[in-house]
Amino acid sequence: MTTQQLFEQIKKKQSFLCIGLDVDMSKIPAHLLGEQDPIFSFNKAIIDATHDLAVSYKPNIAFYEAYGIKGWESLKKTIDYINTNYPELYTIADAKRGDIGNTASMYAKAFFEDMSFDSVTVAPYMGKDSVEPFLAFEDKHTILLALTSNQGAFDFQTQLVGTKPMYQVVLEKSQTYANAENLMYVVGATKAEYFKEIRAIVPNNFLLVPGVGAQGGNLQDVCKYGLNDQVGLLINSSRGIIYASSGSDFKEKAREQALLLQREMSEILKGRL
Ligand SMILES: O=C(O)c1cc(=O)[nH]c(=O)n1[C@@H]1O[C@H](COP(=O)(O)O)[C@@H](O)[C@H]1O
Repeated sequence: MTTQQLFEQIKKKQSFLCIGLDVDMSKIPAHLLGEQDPIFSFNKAIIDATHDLAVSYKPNIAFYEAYGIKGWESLKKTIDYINTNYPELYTIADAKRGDIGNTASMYAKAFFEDMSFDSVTVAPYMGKDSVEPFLAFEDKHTILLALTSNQGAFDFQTQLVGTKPMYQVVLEKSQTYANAENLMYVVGATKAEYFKEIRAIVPNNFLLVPGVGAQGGNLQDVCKYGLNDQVGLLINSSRGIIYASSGSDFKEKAREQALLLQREMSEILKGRL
């Protein structure tokens, strides 16, 4: 999917919500456990209940890998379900990959070709030749970790490299990579005070912003400096939406939580688009 197509969907739905499909078998409603593929059944129910409120879905690959081959099958069924039934939705493989060039090419092939995701999250630590194989794919995005939502972000990402913090070096340097227009960046909602300087470095790229809801980040604070002409933000919430209830009303409660965020987003977008 192109950035323009994503923007069109955001305008249409008045939403820049990304729902994280981080499926933990110990948290899904008990009545689903008897199904042949509980993870897929859960995802299908959540997607059907929320697809008009969200523009994007982000399965975190760890939650599927943890269940071995069955987990990968559930993931493939989920992405195929979205692509077949809701092709306008933007999909993110949250895999946080990163390796030498020939290996990176294989990761890119796995998520872009075999799995048909629109984008994949990538760690920048190994540099240019570990990122460019992902960027080579047309109409696909590479979402580079810049300033993450967790406490450990302060271990390396905010440390000075020369005169600048490492996350700024990541933003600046990656803009020189081939096909840099295919880049998005992860910036945690818990780091709202950094958005102004980040937007000054990358005014045009989309930012994937996890950390609202369960991690305590705030939508209004992120939007103050995070928005750009194309909105430029995908705000992710996983646990806050998908585990709103563990009862038989789980999809209705997930929709309620998604609706709260979508309404807040539509208010924020008023007069901007
Ligand atoms: O790349 C990510 O999506 C990510 C980056 C980051 O800095 N922080 C972060 O929480 N995430 C992911 O975003 C999701 C957040 O989930 P909740 O805290 O449940 O909303 C998880 O899948 C995390 O792995």
